[in-house]
Amino acid sequence: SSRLLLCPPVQFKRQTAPPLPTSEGPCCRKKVPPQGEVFKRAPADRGLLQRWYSDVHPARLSELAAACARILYREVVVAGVLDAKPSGAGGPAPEQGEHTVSITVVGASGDLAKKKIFPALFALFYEDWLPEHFTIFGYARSKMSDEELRNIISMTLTCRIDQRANCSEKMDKFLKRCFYQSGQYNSEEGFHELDRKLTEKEAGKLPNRLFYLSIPPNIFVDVVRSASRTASLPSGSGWTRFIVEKPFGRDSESSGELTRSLKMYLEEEQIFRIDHYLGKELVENLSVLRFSNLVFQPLWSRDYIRNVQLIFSEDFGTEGRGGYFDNYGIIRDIMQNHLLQILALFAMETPVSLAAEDIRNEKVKVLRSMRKLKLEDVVVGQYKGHTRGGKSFPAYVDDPTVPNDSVTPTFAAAALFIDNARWDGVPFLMKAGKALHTRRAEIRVQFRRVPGNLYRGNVGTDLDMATNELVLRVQPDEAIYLKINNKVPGLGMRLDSSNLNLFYSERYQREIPDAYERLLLDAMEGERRLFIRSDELDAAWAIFTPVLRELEEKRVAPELYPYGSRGPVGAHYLAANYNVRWGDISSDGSF
Ligand SMILES: NC(=O)C1=CN([C@@H]2O[C@H](COP(=O)(O)OP(=O)(O)OC[C@H]3O[C@@H](n4cnc5c(N)ncnc54)[C@H](OP(=O)(O)O)[C@@H]3O)[C@@H](O)[C@H]2O)C=CC1
Ligand SMILES: O=C1O[C@H](COP(=O)(O)O)[C@@H](O)[C@H](O)[C@H]1O
Repeated sequence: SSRLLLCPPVQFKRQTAPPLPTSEGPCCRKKVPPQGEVFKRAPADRGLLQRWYSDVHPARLSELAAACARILYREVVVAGVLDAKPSGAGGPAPEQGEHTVSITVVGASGDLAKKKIFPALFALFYEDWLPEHFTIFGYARSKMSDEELRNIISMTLTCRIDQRANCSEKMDKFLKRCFYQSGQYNSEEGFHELDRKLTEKEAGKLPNRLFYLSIPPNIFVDVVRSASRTASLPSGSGWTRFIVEKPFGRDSESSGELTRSLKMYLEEEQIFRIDHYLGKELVENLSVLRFSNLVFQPLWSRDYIRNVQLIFSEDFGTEGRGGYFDNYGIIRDIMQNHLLQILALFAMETPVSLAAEDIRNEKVKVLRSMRKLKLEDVVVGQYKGHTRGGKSFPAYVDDPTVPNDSVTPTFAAAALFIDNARWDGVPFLMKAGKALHTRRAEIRVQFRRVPGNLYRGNVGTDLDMATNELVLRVQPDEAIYLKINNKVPGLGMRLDSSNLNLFYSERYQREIPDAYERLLLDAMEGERRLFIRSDELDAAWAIFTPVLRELEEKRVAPELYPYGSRGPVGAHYLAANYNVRWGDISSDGSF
């Protein structure tokens, strides 16, 4: 019997891979599905694609899947297939009809929604990544009409490249799909009304629902309770998923409590804990660099790597977010999540495959092998007011929502260690700060010295300066470069340190999508690889909770640093304790 399967998850009986589809849309029609096979792109399909084409990078699979999907959703196909299989993420697949996805941005009046989520959704729409049938709803307490929401959204939408064709036309089409529902977060009334409107828009289609919780963490559970009771799809229908923004708690206990509360209403498979750094291009590329380049594989351990540095800096303060920030501080805001996630990807063992669970299993192992951070391995700082060139920059505590005597760190540096065979004794240094002199995020890998270096007489007295360094610049101006020693051309024998460069803007003539685009698409596809599993979260909090508690109990005074400076000098002493020099500082002390 033939069936058209349109909703995930779908169980496939095929055991062997069909020919690799190409990314040009029409080829999908030719090659996928092969004759007599069932092939329907759906979230589950990507896992299948990954198994079949294990040598193809997931990002490309995603492209292939989406390219095929646009055709397949409408036209596919099938013979002799398969049983739809219920799951926590949605229930059994409906058997016929066109599917639709409804995306509700809860907290639509807020900063993140306006700055990142709506623009990412528009970019996906512009590039034809969204399914043909979709609806976007904003939900918040503020009273607003659909038109008012559209006005707000339209102010932040851009066609990322100025001259892109049909931008305003596309924008109009996109905005027509955006609607607004006002309501409380802890009452079911508003969500009831939302459900009614969603159902109206979904009429005649196979529905799927994605809720993006772009709200302060203290109301996550209220929203999940109300929405899951009144606006979730019934089992047997399509999927209902929730993207949850950070912070996921503020320590091990509160995070555990949050997880338990969410799981009262949702299955783990419905929860997509977002860490947008995992959606950044260079972070995605970290695994490619590691696992598909033989040159790096033998070097990736304590035998050759002297230290690893994970650096985040912003050239602006907590402006406008002081109220939130003061309850969290930079360690929770950046280190425990963004930098630690990068560290886990950097240090994990080779996963069995590129499937989400295989990758997340390896990340958990490495996190669980890490030592709990100690107070003596942490330096904290806070920015103070500063005047430069006649312009005044405020202190952190000048924010009216921050107490005058706040000791919340806006800067921290830390030395972390992984007690396993690969990384024993290698310092992983993290540094994160707000209101510094530059905006930057990078991973720096400093290699050991060349034993018995024949050219030691030519590289100067500072042998550390002569070691190789691999830098992955996550932002801005994405780049990968490797510092090598090179002979300066000429008749003499002078060496200098030069870079082998891969600057993305020079190498690739295409714009890099925003992290939120990739992550929203993945959530719609049911791809969990870039989302945080609850055991990863537990392991991450276990590393930081004791020191966070100690910092707070002792009210450790942060070292003050001027707004726009390079941060506290204490960070250099911390690094020096482990014979490390921060790589973002050149030999003359400047960045
Ligand atoms: N902004 C950013 O750059 C980033 C934010 N995040 C996370 O994303 C989430 C949303 O962030 P952001 O948009 O900045 O948050 P906002 O403070 O802007 O809040 C979003 C919306 O939630 C409602 N809200 C705010 N405070 C309360 C409250 N105390 N009780 C009930 N409702 C409230 C408001 O809508 P209304 O009053 O209309 O109901 C507001 O528009 C947070 O979890 C944040 O930590 C993560 C990374 C970056
Ligand atoms: O999660 C957060 O990230 C932003 C920095 O994100 P980026 O993509 O602009 O680098 C940071 O400003 C914010 O404090 C933090 O909550």
